[in-house]
Amino acid sequence: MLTGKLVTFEGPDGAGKTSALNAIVAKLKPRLGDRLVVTREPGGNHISEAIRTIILDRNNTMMDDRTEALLYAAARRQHIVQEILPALKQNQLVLCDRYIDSSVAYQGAGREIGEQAVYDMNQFATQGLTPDLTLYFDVDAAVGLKRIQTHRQNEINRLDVEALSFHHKVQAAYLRLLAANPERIKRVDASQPLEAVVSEALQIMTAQLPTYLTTEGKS
Ligand SMILES: Nc1ncnc2c1ncn2[C@@H]1O[C@H](COP(=O)(O)OP(=O)(O)O)[C@@H](O)[C@H]1O
Ligand SMILES: Cc1cn([C@H]2C[C@H](O)[C@@H](COP(=O)(O)OP(=O)(O)O)O2)c(=O)[nH]c1=O
Repeated sequence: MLTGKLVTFEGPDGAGKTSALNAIVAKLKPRLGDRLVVTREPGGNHISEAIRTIILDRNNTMMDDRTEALLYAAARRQHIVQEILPALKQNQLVLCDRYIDSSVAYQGAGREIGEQAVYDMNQFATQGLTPDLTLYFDVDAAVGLKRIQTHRQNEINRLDVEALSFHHKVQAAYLRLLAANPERIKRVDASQPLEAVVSEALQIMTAQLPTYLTTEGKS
């Protein structure tokens, strides 16, 4: 039985997901201890990290769009099997930086493979494993990119260097996902200062996962 919970963090590049995730972990760790698992896509284990290196390498200019989508799904599959499912079986709270919505937005819309096609292909990879809650860090794509260019020059990857029009397509797809999945996906105003973003995200998590986040850790 999967008694744990899966919370995913989504949004355009530079929305502040990783910064918020780190701050949330610092706040929840003292309370949840080993029940808290933090991970990211694409990655989280040796095989998925190796796939991540191939996908994000700026020298891989030859990569076909469908190859890219399949590699993300392959990394996701391995990550689910090695990290996410074992944690959910042990009643842990899994916080994951990006998941299937990233593929629908970036490959489905950004690369124009088709959002439904990418979603369907990912159903094969995930066997339907859907997050209990998704936080959508909402910031204009241009603002996100500007944050990265200002602060993270050394980490700019193959997707960060795409034109602004690509990132606008990604953002539009995220907003469609948000509208279509109001129960699962909750919007966080990521244009605020980090502290306010973290506080809003924590409020949503506590409201959506009340028994999980308000009871003392028993496994
Ligand atoms: N709320 C915020 N306001 C301004 N800058 C931010 C905010 N959150 C994050 N940043 C900065 O923007 C950059 C990208 O943040 P990051 O957390 O790596 O975003 P993401 O993981 O969504 O790509 C970092 O340099 C970070 O310090
Ligand atoms: C998980 C996933 C990520 N991506 C992209 C989004 C990011 O540009 C990149 C991940 O790089 P990363 O450096 O982790 O970016 P971020 O800090 O913004 O999360 O991969 C996809 O295109 N499809 C996917 O399915």
